[in-house]
Amino acid sequence: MGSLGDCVVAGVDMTDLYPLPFPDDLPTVDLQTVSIAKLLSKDEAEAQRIFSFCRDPGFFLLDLTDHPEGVALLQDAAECARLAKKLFKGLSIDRKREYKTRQGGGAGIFDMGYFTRDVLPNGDVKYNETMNFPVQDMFGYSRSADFALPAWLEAQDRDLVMRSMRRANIIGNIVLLGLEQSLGITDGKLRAAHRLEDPSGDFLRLLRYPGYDPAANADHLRFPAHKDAISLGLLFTWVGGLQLPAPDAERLAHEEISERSWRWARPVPGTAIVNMGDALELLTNGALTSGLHRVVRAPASQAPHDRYSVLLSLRPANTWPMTPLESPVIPPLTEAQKMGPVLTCAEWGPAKLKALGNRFTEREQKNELLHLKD
Ligand SMILES: O=C(O)CCC(=O)C(=O)O
Ligand SMILES: [Fe+2]
Repeated sequence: MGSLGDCVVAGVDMTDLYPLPFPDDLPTVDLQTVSIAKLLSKDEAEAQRIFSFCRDPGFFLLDLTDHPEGVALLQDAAECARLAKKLFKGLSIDRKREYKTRQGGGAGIFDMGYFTRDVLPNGDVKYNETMNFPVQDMFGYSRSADFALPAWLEAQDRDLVMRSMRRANIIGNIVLLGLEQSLGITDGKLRAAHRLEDPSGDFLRLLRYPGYDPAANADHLRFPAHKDAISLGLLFTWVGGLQLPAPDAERLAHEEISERSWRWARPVPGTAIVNMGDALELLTNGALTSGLHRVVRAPASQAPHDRYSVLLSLRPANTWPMTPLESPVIPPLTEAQKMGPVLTCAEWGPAKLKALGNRFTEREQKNELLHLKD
């Protein structure tokens, strides 16, 4: 995308989702691209590549254009971004808040409802707004009493969300197949932990980051550095803002790197950004690494534009024991590790999320501000 123009990839028109090209002169991470078709054909070299990217940096680009299911997901993800725009921009905050969040229900994590932290006096949100849809309740695999979709979600939009979830699970399982191959997992356990129909905390998340108005808000950080409490995420995004650590990033502390170590992730049409989450790091006892990331305001000329993203997650089933799988590549538990109790995924998730919530609060209390120069 050197210049503004039509963006049609594998027959999917995404021209409306790219308001301006990503600037050419910014330091970016060089994410590698993996082919779905090669993973499906059990190409050994591709399985080894994905293994190495999931070890370090815990991110890669998945080319969705070389398989019909991939193209279909690309199309649906673009439609989800348009749905996000319709809902976030078309409804008042009060109406959006009718779609209630929950923590206790379902998988005990933030998987349902509309959420924003701060609303500006002009009625727009300060940093970002999110909307989550839970897989298990929408498909009826496990429906808790607190599940309710908002009245404003039209039937065709609910169908789009469910179709996208089903497709993301298919594509995610192709990634897991490649990981099983490279990890030497021969009993299919990694995929068995991520069946669509087993109740889990899987969700589809829509996000909006309002265009940046320097006069209204001097803090450029939109979503602080974190790792996701999921197995893997398929992230779709069309405008810059996502940042990942440089390969030689200076590590300061747990989930903290120096400011100069952050690099932009350039949106690449036709791909999903795949990120490893904490669950796969745990199930592989560190053989795979959860990817650190954050979101800042869109760069330079893109800054005034709203940024949308669509995140589809795979998580282990609620009852899955969160202990390493059998594999010649996965290190056995140390004696110290064996001391702790083995939690099910539904028990493990809330603790992870609480830690992230504390980090947000801590930042607010310290009144930390991030100001980026272009
Ligand atoms: O919007 C993005 O690009 C990333 C969002 C994210 O990291 C998350 O929802 O966990
Ligand atoms: Fe994230």
